[in-house]
Amino acid sequence: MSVPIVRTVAELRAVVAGWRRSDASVAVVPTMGALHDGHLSLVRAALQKAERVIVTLFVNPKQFNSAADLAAYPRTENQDAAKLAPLGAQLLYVPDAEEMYPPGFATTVSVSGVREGLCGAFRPGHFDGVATVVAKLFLQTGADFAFFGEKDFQQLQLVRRVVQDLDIPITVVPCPTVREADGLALSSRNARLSPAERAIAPNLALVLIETAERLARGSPVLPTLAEARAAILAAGFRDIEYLELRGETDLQPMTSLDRPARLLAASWLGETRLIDNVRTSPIGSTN
Ligand SMILES: Nc1ncnc2c1ncn2[C@@H]1O[C@H](COP(=O)(O)OP(=O)(O)OP(=O)(O)O)[C@@H](O)[C@H]1O
Ligand SMILES: CC(C)(CO)[C@@H](O)C(=O)[O-]
Ligand code: BAL
Repeated sequence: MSVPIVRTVAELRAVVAGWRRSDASVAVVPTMGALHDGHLSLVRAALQKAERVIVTLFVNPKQFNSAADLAAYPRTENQDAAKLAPLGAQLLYVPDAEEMYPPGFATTVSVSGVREGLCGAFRPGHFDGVATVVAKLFLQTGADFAFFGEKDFQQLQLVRRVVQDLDIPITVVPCPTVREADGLALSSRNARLSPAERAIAPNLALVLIETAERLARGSPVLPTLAEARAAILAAGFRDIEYLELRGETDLQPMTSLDRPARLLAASWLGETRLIDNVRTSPIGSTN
């Protein structure tokens, strides 16, 4: 059993048009490949929701703000197709850069507000690249549902904004972060960690989880965040780009935990940048 692969917009549209003739619902799971169980959880959720699932695999050059990061990004199409086959996804869409951005391509989808701060402050241009390619993938597939992981929480909120602002008829479905047994959020960039770094890596999640619990019990926000930063650095991370409490739905900065929030962090471990986030609610909050 293998998953059919298409590489052009025309082929993709022809397959989807065939599905639509029998009124099948369609979901899309956008990825950059190097699939792991986090991606596969999105595909499983999509298969629960829609009759046809398209997984897209495109290492989007427009969202990389470092040539070295783009060059180092794993490209494992054959292994990815083999991982998808047993799940039952109906189509793998693998455009190349020319198909996605033909000569003369000149349009950028740029989302103000939500792209600022957090990862946006440290990856200039990144979220314009994400917004542009995601809008294209939604329009190319014409899917009814799109599945995104909460691991990339700012990206999820950005995608919601694009869909709302451009009236794209697609429902964005968030999926919880899948973690290793020791807490580390699955990410294709984890493969870059040395064994010693891999042993340190779960501390990012563990500190976030513990800090979220302390905040929920009423610990004051700013001193508690300062202690969390110290704990992450003491564990062996070399630099913290950000560690912030933000509103769960609006991503606005928060200095007291008076409504549901997210605690989000990005930190460098050697040459690898890890991100993670956890939900944080005031004790007794039902939201
Ligand atoms: N651990 C995870 N749990 C749930 N979803 C995830 C996880 N990791 C990635 N995803 C989701 O999979 C989709 C594709 O992500 P992507 O291909 O960038 O994978 P990644 O492992 O996050 O890679 P990267 O190294 O670029 O962070 C996104 O919606 C992302 O949020
Ligand atoms: C959504 C996405 C596939 C767009 O390139 C990418 O940002 C990712 O893998 O999260
Ligand atoms: N997971 C988001 C894609 C990126 O890091 O570029």
